[in-house]
Amino acid sequence: MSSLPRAMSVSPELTPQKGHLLRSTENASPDSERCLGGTSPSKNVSNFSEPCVAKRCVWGKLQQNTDVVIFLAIFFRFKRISCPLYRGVISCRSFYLTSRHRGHTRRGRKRLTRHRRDAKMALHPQTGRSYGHHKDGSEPQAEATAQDMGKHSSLGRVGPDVCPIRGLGSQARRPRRGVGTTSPSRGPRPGTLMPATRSRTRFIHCRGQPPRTHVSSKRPKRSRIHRCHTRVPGWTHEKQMGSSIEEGLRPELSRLDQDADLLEEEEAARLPVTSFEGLFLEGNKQPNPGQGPFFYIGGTNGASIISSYCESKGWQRTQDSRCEDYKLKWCEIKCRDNYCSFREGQQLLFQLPNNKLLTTKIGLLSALREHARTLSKARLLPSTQAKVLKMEEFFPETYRLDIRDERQAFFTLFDETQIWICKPTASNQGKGIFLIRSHEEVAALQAKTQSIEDDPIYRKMPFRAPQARVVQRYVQNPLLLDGKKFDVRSYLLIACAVPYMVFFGHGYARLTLSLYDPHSSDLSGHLTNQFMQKKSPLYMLLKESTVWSMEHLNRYINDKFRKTKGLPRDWVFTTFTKRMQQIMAHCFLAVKSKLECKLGYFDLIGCDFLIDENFKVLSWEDEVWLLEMNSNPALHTNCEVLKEVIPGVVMETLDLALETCQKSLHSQKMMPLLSQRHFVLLYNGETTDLWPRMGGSRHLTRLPPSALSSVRAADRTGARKPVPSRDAPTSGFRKSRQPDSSGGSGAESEPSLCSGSPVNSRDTAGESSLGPPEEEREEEHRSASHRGS
Ligand SMILES: Nc1ncnc2c1ncn2[C@@H]1O[C@H](COP(=O)(O)OP(=O)(O)OP(=O)(O)O)[C@@H](O)[C@H]1O
Ligand SMILES: [Mg+2]
Ligand SMILES: [Mg+2]
Repeated sequence: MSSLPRAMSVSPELTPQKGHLLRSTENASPDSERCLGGTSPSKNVSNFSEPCVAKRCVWGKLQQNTDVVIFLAIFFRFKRISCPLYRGVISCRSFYLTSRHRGHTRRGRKRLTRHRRDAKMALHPQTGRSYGHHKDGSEPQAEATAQDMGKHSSLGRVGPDVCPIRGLGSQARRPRRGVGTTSPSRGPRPGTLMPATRSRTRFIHCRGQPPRTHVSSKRPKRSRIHRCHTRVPGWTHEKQMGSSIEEGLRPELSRLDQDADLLEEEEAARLPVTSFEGLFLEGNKQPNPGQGPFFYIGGTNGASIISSYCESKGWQRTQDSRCEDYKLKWCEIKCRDNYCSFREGQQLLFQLPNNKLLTTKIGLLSALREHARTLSKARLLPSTQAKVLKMEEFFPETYRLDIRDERQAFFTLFDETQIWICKPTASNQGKGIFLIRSHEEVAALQAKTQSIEDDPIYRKMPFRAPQARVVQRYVQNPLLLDGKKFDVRSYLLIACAVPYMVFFGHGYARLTLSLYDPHSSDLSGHLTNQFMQKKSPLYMLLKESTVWSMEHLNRYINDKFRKTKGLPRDWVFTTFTKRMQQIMAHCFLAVKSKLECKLGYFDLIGCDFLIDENFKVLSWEDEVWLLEMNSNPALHTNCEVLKEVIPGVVMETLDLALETCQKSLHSQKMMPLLSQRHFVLLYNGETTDLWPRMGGSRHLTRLPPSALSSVRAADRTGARKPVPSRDAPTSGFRKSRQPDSSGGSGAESEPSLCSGSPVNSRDTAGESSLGPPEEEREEEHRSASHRGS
């Protein structure tokens, strides 16, 4: 009680307008009268409520009845302002001032909320309770009667007025931009439960508008579920899909898939529960039915595995594709709304928004070409000695058909001793693919492309153009397994985008059903996709033979080729694996600075490799070809091997995404990763990059200078220090981490370009180096139904 008069002293900064609510509350008690310098209640009240007739009535009554005044005084003195009469006065006053001084009063209300919090802390310094919580049930107005208004910090808006991060409950707060510390007068008291990482400058990754879920003074209470009503034309909008559909309303789901789903659920149940998972829930709160945390799955690809995983964490599936209050969203099809409403650091969202830089044929080709040019420039520098992969060593010669010069170059160089494969840029499952072996076929292709280009409709509608294509040199002599062609599906996992944490994961080998004959016109012997094989009537009978595990492949190559080709033992898990890792790391570096990154984005990319029959052991060249990279890789489990492989891949993906996100959020060291089991770390941006990346994210370029300067403010005890800027490419090469006990990379040296500004250059063909053209983007949405069969 003794603290009350002090707590009720009035901030000299508060103008009558700004502080009207506080004053009106306080003026109702004798204590507040003293605090206001002996001004009589009637005078005070009449001063600010003259226009209010209701007020005059009230005070007229009060002055006539001293007992009532005394009663009210006692009543308010004990901070339970529930008198409707009194509230009526407050409302009149608020209404008047709000309508008259709208702009000022908003700020006043904000400030009021700050003061309320301060006052609460002043009254309960030991509690360490989170700001804004009213666990004792006291009403905000009651708190307002006991404020230490003299503690109005000169830092103005800095301090605990920032809102709790929803995903972490009230324990995590975001500091205001440009300020790395909180005001001592406003900061957490000693002994409070606020985590040390709360005000790290890491949150400057949050760009643009603050998340709508911030608990602000304007909206102290909000519904937990928000709907985004923004519908952006040109982008896919998620349809509601969910477990109910999947479990009962999708007759097209094969029986095999349903069986597989059962197994996936068993797998999910076996998942070890890691210690960091709770961090992603709101404090220690147990999930309540209907109250989340929520997850949303768009589409059916891997849905049962993802669903089981999330449910094992106590999360609840929502069928509302527009639900913004989710912890995890895993959608097959990218939708702009998802990225607009994404809350960085609070949510996990599957797929980087512009992963097409890697996962379309033209995107990958363009990225690799540009990277090759950058590397060749860097190679001219005397300081750069390390061996770097060359694009032509692992990527078959490829030409774009949508660019006249390239197309012409291909038509000119073609001769009938070669086979070429023509593929649409953004399609999958072998759709639209054909082989080119003769001059007639080339002439037909030439005529077709020419007619399209001459078509006036095509000219007028650039975004409706037929999908762009590439022609690629066909690997005519692939390594065969029992006479059948195969390719290897591996995974590139971008578990965390801020900082980058990139992993390699083994997948499986995909074989054709029929024997390989390079001269056959039957595409099913040339294309190893499961989708192609499923077309065969023999598939149901022989499907198990179309998918091999990597162990199976390794055993086979050990048995059949080790002696004849002089291969090292376990070539698959040594030389071949290392090569795949190198190639993936190279591709990732090619687009690293252009990927749109936010904390919480993660991606799993399927990478297809083909092994040349003439593989040489001592040389890297011409052994392993990267055919393509796929977004939203197939996660079906319709074969025994896939049942073994896929659930593990998905769950470790989610585990790593969760753990890395949490560690980034709390500025903890990434390594060791508790959830790392089979994935191998390829790239650790925590140790390699200057991050928050200055040149990488387009969002970051919009940050105000104050926010960027606050990066440097992170240099304090316990904070992870950004690596000093290296002005690549002149800074030379960075050795990638070698495989080590901590899961280091097997990637060879690559120049470190991470701190260099992204160059919006155009390649020799004249296309934008930042990705596929507009028509391709359009096409991507049309063909996105299912990826990487
Ligand atoms: N350059 C090539 N040489 C030999 N075979 C190739 C080549 N490119 C593709 N193939 C074969 O064609 C198949 C399909 O090619 P690709 O993966 O590029 O197309 P896709 O439609 O994206 O297929 P998916 O995404 O389903 O894997 C490959 O799995 C491979 O068997
Ligand atoms: Mg593909
Ligand atoms: Mg493929």
